[in-house]
This record gives sequence, C-alpha cells and structure tokens, in this order.
Amino acid sequence: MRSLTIRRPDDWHLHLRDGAMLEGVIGDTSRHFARAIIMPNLVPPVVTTADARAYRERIVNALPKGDRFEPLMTLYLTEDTSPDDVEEGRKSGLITAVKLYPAGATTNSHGGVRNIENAMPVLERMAKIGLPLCVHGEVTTPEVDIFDREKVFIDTVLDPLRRRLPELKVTMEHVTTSDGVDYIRSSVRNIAGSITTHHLIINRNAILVGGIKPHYYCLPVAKRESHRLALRAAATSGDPRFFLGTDSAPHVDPLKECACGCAGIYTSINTMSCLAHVFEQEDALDRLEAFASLNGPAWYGLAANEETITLERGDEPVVFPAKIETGAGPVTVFDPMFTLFWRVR
Ligand SMILES: NC(=O)N[C@@H](CC(=O)O)C(=O)O
Ligand SMILES: [Zn+2]
Ligand SMILES: [Zn+2]
Repeated sequence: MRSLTIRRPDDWHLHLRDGAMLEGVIGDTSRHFARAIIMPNLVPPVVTTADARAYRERIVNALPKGDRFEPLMTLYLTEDTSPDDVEEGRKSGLITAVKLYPAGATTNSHGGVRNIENAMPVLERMAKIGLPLCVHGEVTTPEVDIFDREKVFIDTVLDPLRRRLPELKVTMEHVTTSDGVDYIRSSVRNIAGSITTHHLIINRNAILVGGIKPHYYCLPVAKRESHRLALRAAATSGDPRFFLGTDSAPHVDPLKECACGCAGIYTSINTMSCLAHVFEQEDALDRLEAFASLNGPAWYGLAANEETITLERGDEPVVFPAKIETGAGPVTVFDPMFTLFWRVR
C-alpha cells in the first residue's frame, strides 16, 4: 500500500447545475473538494450578483449534511452586464470571477458575448479592481475547424484583449492544446490555465474510434495525442500557472445518447483517483498537490486549504459506478479506460 497526503484539493471549474441534478451531483464534489468555482451557465444564466447570491444559497442548501464546501461564485458575462453590479459582487466577497462564453461556443452559451467590444466597460472595470476573467477560449466562426478553435481564439481574441488590458487577470479554462500551454508559458503575467482530468487522459480517438462515444464528447473537444502529452507535461510540471479545473459537466444520458448529443463529461466522482493514476504514470506524484491544491488558490489570491486528504494505492482495483442516479435521470461517469487503484481514504 502506498499513500500520499496532500492539502485538500479545490476544483477551479465545475458545473453543478440546479434542482434535482444539483442535489444528485454535489456530494461527489463536496466529499473530496473544499471549494469550487461554480460555472454560471444555467438556464437562464447567472448574470447578476443577485442571481449568484440566490444560486449560492441553493447550492449550500443542497450540500449533504456535515460536508463543508465553499462555492466560489461566477457571473456569466453578457453585453449588458453592469460594471457596477460586478464591482458590488466582488466587494461583497460573493463573486470570485466573471465568465466569458463566446455566444454559441458551448452548452448554454447563446446568451454569451457576440462582440467583445460591447463588454469592454465591464472588462476595464475588472482590470481595475483585480477581478479575474475566466474564458471558454474558442471562436465560433463557422469557417474555423472545430479542432483549431482554441488556437484561433488565442490569436484573434485573447492575445489582442490582453494587449489592450494588460492588467486584466485571465484564466484560460480547460486548456486542450499545446498552443494554449505555450501561450500561457510564454506570457509574463496575468494569465493562468485550468486543465481538466479527462483531457489528461483521452485524445480524440476516444470519441471516434470503434464507434461514436458520446460520453467522451465535451468542449473544447479532445485533440490529437501530441496535445494531450503537452497538457500532461504542463499539469505535472509544478508550474504555478496550471491547476485543476475538472469541468465536470453532468448531462442526463438521454441528452448525450441521441442524434445531437450535449457536450460534457462527468468526472467529479473519480477525479482524484484518475489524477493520482496520471501523476503516478508521469512519475510526478510529488507534484499532484501543486496542481490540485496549491496553484489554484495562489492564482485566485486565496489561502490553500489547511485540511488534508490521503490517497491510497492498494492492489485491488477501485471500482466506481458506471452511472450515478440523480433525480433528473442517470448520468454516466467518465471511464478512463484503465483500471484505477488509487482511492481517497
Ligand atoms: N465542457 C463541456 O463540454 N460542457 C460544459 C460547458 C463548458 O464548460 O464549455 C457544460 O456546461 O456542459
Ligand atoms: Zn467551457
Ligand atoms: Zn465547463
């Protein structure tokens, strides 16, 4: 038996949804994680500070008894977002970041930003008050190949924005390409990137080889193997600019297993087991704590958690359910396609 004790981890990119789904999934996060950045792409989205306050309350009420978990709230940026409301949300301590969804880029993003010019007043205010912007970094231009959308976003949206507002802190969410890794690495300051569990494990073959596999479909879509390797190198490097954001994104099975399936992979329940496996494979178990528990809080200006968790590797496989049942319906759990041996004690 090997064991590894690390500070309690946080999840810097999480979808908890609402209602029966929220109730069905939140325990899988609060069991292991102390805090998470909660994505605002509900229907309708979490746009104002008042929306975020009400959503936070629903999350806290859905927590399993005895679990201590701090939801870190975000606002969904629209072209009508009020800079004053954002500043008020920040000052009250409620709002940790604002999320930019290019309109049409991903699940529930139709209310997102079409023309970033119209969001400049908010972005300028955020730069002034030091409030981070989290971005879903993909262009939606129909001419751009889906596998190139992240790179083109960096070149045509992200880099120009950062040159214009160098004081704006930007988190590139769910980085999926070596272009994203290189962009963050080559930048001097005010940029960091979250990396998901699944993008460290799958490449695009998982979605397409041997039949179409909807439960490996997410956005940004998994890329070719060289990109996965670049993400692994970044995550296990100890570089403080890279940290865990699972992007665990539950959808009920009927909405994924159909002619037009939703994007999103559910990993909350087995993320820590999968990550320990990946870091062990990379001979980097000593850097798991930086990735999952230290780099994220440092970037967001928060203290690391005082509590710890212990991961144990036994000789017996650790088995997770293929699906979880929620009041909203069944949700398939991410299958890493290798046997897991690590568990959280
Ligand atoms: N990642 C996904 O594939 N889906 C997310 C949206 C997102 O994070 O882009 C979701 O809300 O389902
Ligand atoms: Zn996204
Ligand atoms: Zn997401």
